[in-house]
Amino acid sequence: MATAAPVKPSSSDRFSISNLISHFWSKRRRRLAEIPRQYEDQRPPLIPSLLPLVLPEHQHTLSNLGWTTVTFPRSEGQTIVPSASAESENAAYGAHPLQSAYRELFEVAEKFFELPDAEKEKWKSRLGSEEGWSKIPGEKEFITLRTIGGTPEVLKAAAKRYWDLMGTYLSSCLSRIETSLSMHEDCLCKFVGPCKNLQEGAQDRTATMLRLFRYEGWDEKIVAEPHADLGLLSFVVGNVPGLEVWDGGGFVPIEKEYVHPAGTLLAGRQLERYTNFRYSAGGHRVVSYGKPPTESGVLDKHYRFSIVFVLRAHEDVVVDSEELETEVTGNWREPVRGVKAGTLYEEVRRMHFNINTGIKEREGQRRRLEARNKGSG
Ligand SMILES: O=C(O)CCC(=O)C(=O)O
Ligand SMILES: [Fe+2]
Repeated sequence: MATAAPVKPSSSDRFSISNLISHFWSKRRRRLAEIPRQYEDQRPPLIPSLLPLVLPEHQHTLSNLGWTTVTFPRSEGQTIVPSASAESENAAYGAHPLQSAYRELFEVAEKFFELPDAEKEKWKSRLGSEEGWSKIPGEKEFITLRTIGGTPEVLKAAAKRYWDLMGTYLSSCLSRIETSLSMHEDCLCKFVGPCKNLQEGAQDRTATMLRLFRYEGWDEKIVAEPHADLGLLSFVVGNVPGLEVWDGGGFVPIEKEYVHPAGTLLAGRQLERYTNFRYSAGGHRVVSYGKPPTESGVLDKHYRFSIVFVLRAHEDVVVDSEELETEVTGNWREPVRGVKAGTLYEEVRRMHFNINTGIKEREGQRRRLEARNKGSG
């Protein structure tokens, strides 16, 4: 089996978007973001450990830049042809289970978003953008799923299947990350707990979420501003290109490069923190590329659909930095003992603005964060 040699970060890799965002918005965050540079020459390289479904040449970017490509295997002789339904495409391609699960989810998501607003209103957000349906006119609509009970009927079966497969896939990624950091088994995986499966009712709601987006129109514009996700790992798949990732020098239109069925794995703020900044949170944004040229001049698709799964640490699991420290991670600058993952998460959440609230509210959040950071000296 081929192993990916640990790649020494290039000078551009070292300047992650985490540092960039911190620079503008928080002096406290800036201090934390300096940690990797301080350790750079002292900490040993990561231990080679392959992320599943990630090509050897894409392995190193998750730790260095906070994102990588997940490539779904295709058997010989397959050609991409438009097909009537996810079901027939899956049958024709012998798709990977995750791939067939996201295709089914795209299909039902399209049906859900086609419903009249009055129908979708029934699922209107009750927890800000954290659960239910939201609409930001002129930009996007999305529905955030956290439990089976909170999922519209049309989405239920596909969402459950996708969530459970994703839970298993991302847990195995976390297990490989543990190995790369010389951590004991389960040091990171223990944070998954019940988040691994889509739970039934509100009483079992976990911190993790599955979000389905429909971005509007063909105008050339940014439809989700630069940010890093707050959880452990996120997985994004789009039906047309739109996601861009930060490579230390600029945004890379990563989805434009996908010639095979692929998705993007992103490291979040929790992973950055729990690995003592050995894995950087991946900066990203979503762009609408404008009208594509068509021969007939008729535009058949006016939307970009995406599926975003955000695996967050289960709130009740206790964080002990000592348990997470190895010769590869080095010691945490500010040790944490006996603090619940949910409590640490709140700290992180308060420091960042939410890109999925309305445009006006987002501006307010940004101003409040800037004022607080100025005030804190
Ligand atoms: O829709 C996408 O491609 C990504 C959206 C995103 O980054 C987010 O919701 O955090
Ligand atoms: Fe994101």
